[in-house]
Amino acid sequence: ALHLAKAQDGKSLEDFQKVYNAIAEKLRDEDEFDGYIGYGPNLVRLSWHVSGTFDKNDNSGGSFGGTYRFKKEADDPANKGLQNAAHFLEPIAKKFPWISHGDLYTLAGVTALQEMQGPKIPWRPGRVDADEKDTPENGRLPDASQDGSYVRHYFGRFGFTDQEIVALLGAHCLGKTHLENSGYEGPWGAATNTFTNEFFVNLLNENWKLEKNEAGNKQYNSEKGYMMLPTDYALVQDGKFRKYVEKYAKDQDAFFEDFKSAYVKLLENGIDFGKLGKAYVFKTLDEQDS
Ligand code: HEM
Ligand SMILES: Cc1nc2ccccn2c1N
Repeated sequence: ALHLAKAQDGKSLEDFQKVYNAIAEKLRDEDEFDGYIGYGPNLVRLSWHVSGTFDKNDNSGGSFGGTYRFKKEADDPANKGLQNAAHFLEPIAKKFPWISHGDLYTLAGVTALQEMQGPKIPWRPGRVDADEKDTPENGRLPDASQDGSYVRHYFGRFGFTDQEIVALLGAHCLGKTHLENSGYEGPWGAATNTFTNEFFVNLLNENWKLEKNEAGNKQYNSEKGYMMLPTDYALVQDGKFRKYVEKYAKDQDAFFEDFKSAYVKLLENGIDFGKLGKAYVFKTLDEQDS
């Protein structure tokens, strides 16, 4: 059965907004990380990796149990580089010991997206820490060297449509790839810590050349020094994906709306929130008189 969300005794919107604010203020303070990209993109990637282990066939993995805190999952080669996000969140977990790891990892991604001027992401608490024995095995995260049919099949495990897959991958407007983490290297473009539809604009407008990088892996590079993974480029090679790339390149509002829905589905996959009430929508720091 699905994991049943459990309300934290007496915690309300105000309590979770305090956690949001602590993460958002730390993001502002520690802006020099990764060549002044900051921790935002790394936190978004962590929120996806802790959710992307979900398998709808046996309801294992996913964000509910917060099992990233255990060595086996943290040491998954696919999670290399996320130690930065985990280290960033340690003092937040200490300051708010009542929040579950699953709620903290997903809330951190929501906070980072909103603070990078992304869409408002409705978020529900209630994930409950699972035991180490429930940690999913390594190997559930995707391989960047593959093509469109691989991407479609991979996300089929979460029950995602072509439109949801393309919208979700729009998060690759953030941050960059790091040779020492994944064997790929390079930034997407200039705006690596602002959430925009530029991933789609660049996919269609840049002159991409497939080249071998210093790690011997093939990636697409553009004259402006941007890069795309083979799985990114697959979105313009595959006709069914391409039509959504064109839609989002033209219409950032449509991208924001569809990304929000797909990202919530990713973070909540496999969890039954029952009658735990509606989702919280947090204010950004700029929206508060702080
Ligand atoms: C086909 C699926 C995907 C593949 C193969 C993939 C692969 C990768 C790779 C290889 C990196 C570089 C890691 C590094 O070298 O530091 C990366 C970074 C990133 N990914 Fe993905 N990814 C996928 C889907 C997603 C999704 C669904 C999201 C979020 C909704 C996401 C968000 C990010 C972000 C924000 C970064 C930048 C991290 C940083 O700058 O530290 N990715 N991805
Ligand atoms: C800017 C940027 N960020 C990413 C993350 C993963 C894959 C490709 N990316 C690009 N081009």
